[in-house]
Amino acid sequence: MARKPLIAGNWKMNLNHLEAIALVQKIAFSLPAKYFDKVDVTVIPPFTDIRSVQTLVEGDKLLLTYGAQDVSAHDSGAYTGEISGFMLAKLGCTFVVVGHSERRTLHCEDNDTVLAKTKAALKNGITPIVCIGEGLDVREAGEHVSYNVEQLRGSLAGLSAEDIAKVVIAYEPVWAIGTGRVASAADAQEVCAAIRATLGDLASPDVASGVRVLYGGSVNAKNVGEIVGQTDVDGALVGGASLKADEFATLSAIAAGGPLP
Ligand SMILES: O=C[C@H](O)COP(=O)(O)O
Repeated sequence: MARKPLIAGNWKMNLNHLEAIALVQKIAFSLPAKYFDKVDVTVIPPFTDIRSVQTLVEGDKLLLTYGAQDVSAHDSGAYTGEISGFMLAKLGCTFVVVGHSERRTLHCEDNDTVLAKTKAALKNGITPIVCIGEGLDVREAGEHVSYNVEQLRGSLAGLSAEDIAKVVIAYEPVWAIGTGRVASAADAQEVCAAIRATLGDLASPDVASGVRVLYGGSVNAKNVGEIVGQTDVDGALVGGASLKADEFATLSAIAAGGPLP
C-alpha cells in the first residue's frame, strides 16, 4: 500500500505564540500547494501556541496541519496542568505526540501511560504519533530490535486492529535525539521494518502496510532524503531542524520528492 510521507515538526518547549505565527507563515510561504499532494506536513508547537496556529491555518486556509506534544489520559476533572484530547480536538489538532522519550524519561511515563494517552487521542479523533526508541546502552548491547518491539507491544497493548490502523509510529533512538548523531538509513530501516512486522502481528499485514512509521533523531535537510528513501520509513519526526523555516520547508520538499522550494 502506498503511504504518503509525513513530516512532523516537534518544536518542543520553544517559541511563544507570536514567534509561532511567524514560523508557520514562513513555512507556508516556502511550501506552495503542489507539495502537499506528495507529503503531509504538520507542526507540533507548545500548547500555548496552538490557538494562534489554528487561527492562522484556518484563516489563510493553509494546507499544513498542526498538533500537540502531549495529551492527558483523562477526559476532564481535577488534573491540574493537564490538557485533554477533547480540548485539543476543539482546537483542530490533527496529531498528538505520545510517549516521546523526553516524556518517558523526564516525566516517568511508562507504556501503560502511553497506551492510555493513545486511547485518549483516538477517542477524540486525533492521530497519536506514538514514539518508541532505545537508549545507547541497548543499542550497544545489540538488543535494539527486541527492545523496540517490546516497547511497541506495550504501548499498543489491547488496541483493536481498527485503532492500530489510525496511529502513526515514530522510531526515535534516544542517542540520536538532539545530538547530531543520526542513525544510518540502514539502522532506521532495520527497526522500522521490525515495527511494521509487529504491527502485522498485532493487527494484520494489511493494516500494517497502511500505518506510517517515522524516524526521528537529528533529521535535517541533508540526511532526510536517504532516510525517507528506505522501504519502511514513511517520514520524519523532526526536532531542532523544525525551528528553521527554510530548512524545514526544504526537508519537507525533499520528502515530497522535490523540487526544492
Ligand atoms: O521529536 C523530535 C525528536 O526528538 C528529534 O529531535 P532532533 O531532531 O532535535 O534530534
